[in-house]
Amino acid sequence: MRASLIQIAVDEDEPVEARRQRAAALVREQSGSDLVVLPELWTTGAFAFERFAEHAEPLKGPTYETMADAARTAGVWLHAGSLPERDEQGTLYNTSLVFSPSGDLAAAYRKIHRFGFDKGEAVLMGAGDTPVTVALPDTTVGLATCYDLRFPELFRALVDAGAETFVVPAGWPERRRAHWTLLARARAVENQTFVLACGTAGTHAGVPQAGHSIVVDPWGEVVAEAAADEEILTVDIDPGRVAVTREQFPVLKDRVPSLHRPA
Ligand SMILES: O=C(O)CCC(=O)C(=O)O
Repeated sequence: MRASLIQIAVDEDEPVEARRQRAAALVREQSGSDLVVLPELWTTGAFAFERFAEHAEPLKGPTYETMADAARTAGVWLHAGSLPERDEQGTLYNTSLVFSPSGDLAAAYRKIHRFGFDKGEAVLMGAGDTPVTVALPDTTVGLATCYDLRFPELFRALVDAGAETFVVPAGWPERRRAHWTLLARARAVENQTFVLACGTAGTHAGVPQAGHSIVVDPWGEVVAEAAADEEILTVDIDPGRVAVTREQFPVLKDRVPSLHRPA
């Protein structure tokens, strides 16, 4: 399975619509890939909080339409990263979209763990409440977004729902890059899954982005890692490695779920 992670630069001097069209062109160029991934909140920038409301869209807004068309044209599964979604009640969500190669929506996931503590996304957006998996032809993908990476219980829930590969779009800041790499590897090794984590490049709202998109295998080894600038990271992975790893080193069978519930 060939996957391409589009580590697009998100800078404020590029208008949102220009970046939307540029992202679509980059997706169309990946027609030889099976799965293409964009990062978190790449239309606005994950730290450009004041832009969320201005550029929020209904689920089936301009980003949805543009990305559905790009997936269809390229003939790829497309995790189109996330966008600021506004629902019919006016609540904003950090929502990821996954399209099939025919351009149909295969899954939507509203980020569960909002970042910012008492400001930013944590106060401006609503929280999702549903872990989401989506079955691709070669692997079942579990969806998580950026800060979610710090919450292993979400990833266990996704494993229990059948996930063999985690796709994690992010807008991770450079100053915590060491955490990004460590957490991506931890989620892979503890769950014996692939992790495809796609960050952004550039600087927005004064926050330099880490880039360093990363692909980790079920043994926790780094298959490929991008540098800091805009880059497309393309890897060939064998999803069959998940079953083999779980068979040969069956730690997931030794879980004691009864101890994980409150007494
Ligand atoms: O957890 C972190 O250090 C970064 C999280 C983040 O930037 C986000 O979720 O948008």
